[in-house]
Order: sequence, then structure tokens, then C-alpha cells
Amino acid sequence: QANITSMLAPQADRVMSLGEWEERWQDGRTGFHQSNVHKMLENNIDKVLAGRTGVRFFFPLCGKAVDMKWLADMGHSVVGVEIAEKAIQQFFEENNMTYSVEAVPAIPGAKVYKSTEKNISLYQCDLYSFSSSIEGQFGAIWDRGSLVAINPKDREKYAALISSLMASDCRYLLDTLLYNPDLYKGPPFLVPDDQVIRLFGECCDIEQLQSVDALTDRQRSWGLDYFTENVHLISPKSN
Ligand SMILES: C[S@@+](CC[C@H](N)C(=O)[O-])C[C@H]1O[C@@H](n2cnc3c(N)ncnc32)[C@H](O)[C@@H]1O
Repeated sequence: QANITSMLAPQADRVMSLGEWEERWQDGRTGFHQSNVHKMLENNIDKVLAGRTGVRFFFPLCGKAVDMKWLADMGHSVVGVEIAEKAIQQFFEENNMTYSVEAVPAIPGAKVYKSTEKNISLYQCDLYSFSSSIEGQFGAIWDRGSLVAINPKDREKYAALISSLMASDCRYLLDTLLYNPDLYKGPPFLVPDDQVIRLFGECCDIEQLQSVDALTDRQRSWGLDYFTENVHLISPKSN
């Protein structure tokens, strides 16, 4: 425990406001977006589906991830949450999809954007105002750029919310990053494997599926000399 705490110390107080994220979208500073389906999702989709069809996927902090369309095209349904309206609009426009927009009475100020053709609903609101009372629980969660993007001090609150959204057969694919936090302050933030266990180990079984060297020029430009991407499969313990 002392080890993780000292490892995380350089980033512990770093805070990104919702307004700062929205500004990034306004200014086009969205280097985290990938134009192709994420390799870690593609490589591990069979383990997430485990033979199931028509799975309900949750995308916390969804941005305009093309993974959402990929899954919907395969017959799954997708619910995402994203604060930046620009990201949601770009998702539908760039994928040539028409949509409707409605208010969400249970979340003041929130809107839900629903694809007309596909089973995709994107909630424009703060993740922490979302709950299982809005869309029930999910059979799968794809967490890329989400746990690593939230402010480090909010991780327990985040884990409690995500756990509450997991159906008993949920398979939660979590992508985390390892690098030297003395060299770069984030986001994305460092999430050591011990912390994944501390956050989810009590309620869930955790299996590390993959660990890859993901260092590219982008991370080198941040001053990093190593950058490891880990993917975990998390599922509620059966009792
Ligand atoms: C690093 S990006 C990742 C987006 C997406 N998951 C991807 O892989 O491309 C994090 C996203 O979360 C959004 N965001 C950050 N904090 C949020 C919050 N508390 N509630 C809802 N969205 C949030 C940001 O606007 C941003 O689009």
C-alpha cells in the first residue's frame, strides 16, 4: 500500500475540470481519439462476449470512440456517457448516423442523443450524475481512456459507480497505463495493477489479459521513456 501511495504521489492532486475537457473538444486537442477500432478491444472481444449475443455495453467517458459503432454493427447495444456535446455530435456526424436529442428528466441539464438506426444512446452529462436507475445494469463495459482519465482522487467513487452498473454476468474490460509519473503529470494518469485490485478485487475476479509496450512518438513528446498498456477482465464474483 505504501508503495502504491508513493508511486501515485506526483499525480494525486491533479484535477481536470469538466470545462477543461470541453475546451479540449472545442480546440480539437483530442489526440486520445483513435480512428480505428481499439486493438485491445478487438483482440479480447471473444472473452468479453463469452458466447453471448445482443450484449448491452456501457462506455464510460465515451468520447467519439468508433468502437461503439463497431459493437452496434455486430448487434450489441451501447450506452455511453460523455460531458462534451461536441464529441457526441462528431460521433454521429463522422459515422453518418442520424440521431434524436431528448432531455433526461432524472438528470437535470442532461441530454440523451439516440441513434435513429442503431442501438446507441449517448448521455451528455457528468458521469457521476449517471446511475443504474437511468439505464439499468450492463452485460459488458469497455473502459478505455476512462479510469485513466478521471481525477485520481475520484477513483473510489468511480469504482463504486462502475460496480453498481455491472449486471451479475457483466464482463468489464479495463485498459490501464503504466509509466513514470515523475516525468509526466497526466492525463492519462498512471493506474498501477495493485490499484486495480484494490478498487475492484473485493467484489470481482480480475484477470490480466494482455500487457503491451505502447510507447509512440506521442508519449515520447510528453517526456516518457516507457509506456505500457495493460488490459484486465473484471467480472463480479459469484457467491
Ligand atoms: C481521454 S478521453 C477518452 C474518450 C474515449 N473513451 C476514447 O477512448 O476515445 C476522456 C473523455 O471523457 C470526457 N470526460 C471527462 N470527465 C468526464 C466526466 N466526469 N463525465 C463525463 N465525461 C467526462 C472527456 O470530455 C473526454 O472526451
